[in-house]
Amino acid sequence: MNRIVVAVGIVYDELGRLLVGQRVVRDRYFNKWEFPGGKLEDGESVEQALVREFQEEVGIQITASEPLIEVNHEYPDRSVRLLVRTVLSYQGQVRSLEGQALAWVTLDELDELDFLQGNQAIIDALRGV
Ligand SMILES: Nc1nc2c([nH]c(=O)n2[C@H]2C[C@H](O)[C@@H](COP(=O)(O)OP(=O)(O)OP(=O)(O)O)O2)c(=O)[nH]1
Ligand SMILES: [Mg+2]
Repeated sequence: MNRIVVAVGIVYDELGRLLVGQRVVRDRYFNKWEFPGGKLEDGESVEQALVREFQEEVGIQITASEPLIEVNHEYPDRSVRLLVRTVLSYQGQVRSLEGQALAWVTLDELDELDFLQGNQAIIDALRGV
């Protein structure tokens, strides 16, 4: 099976909290929490996909990001490669554009959310585990 390549962004607010979103019912794995992002389209770089997905989902314009970690994860129905980037700067105001719940949470609060399985390695990396 082909691996689905996904750009994922970690955005912090001025209090050091992270932006998380809840997948909506039309999505696969609905109600699971995730970091905003989505699949690369044909010919797109990870940075281009990240900019497009953040514009579409949360309405901000990312102006700089850097690689954080790459995670390969096998779900029962698909294999994904998550290219996770830390967002260094952006313009605009975060808002929900796809009807999804959004929240700013601390690293400790991440444990209270039911995340996509593939995200444990990301959370470990954020904690410096
Ligand atoms: N955006 C995002 N996707 C993640 C994370 N963790 C994780 O395993 N994924 C997976 C779930 C999805 O299979 C894929 C993201 O794709 P997507 O949200 O654009 O679209 P999808 O595959 O749900 O949509 P579709 O095939 O039903 O059209 O990456 C994460 O933190 N953020
Ligand atoms: Mg998405």
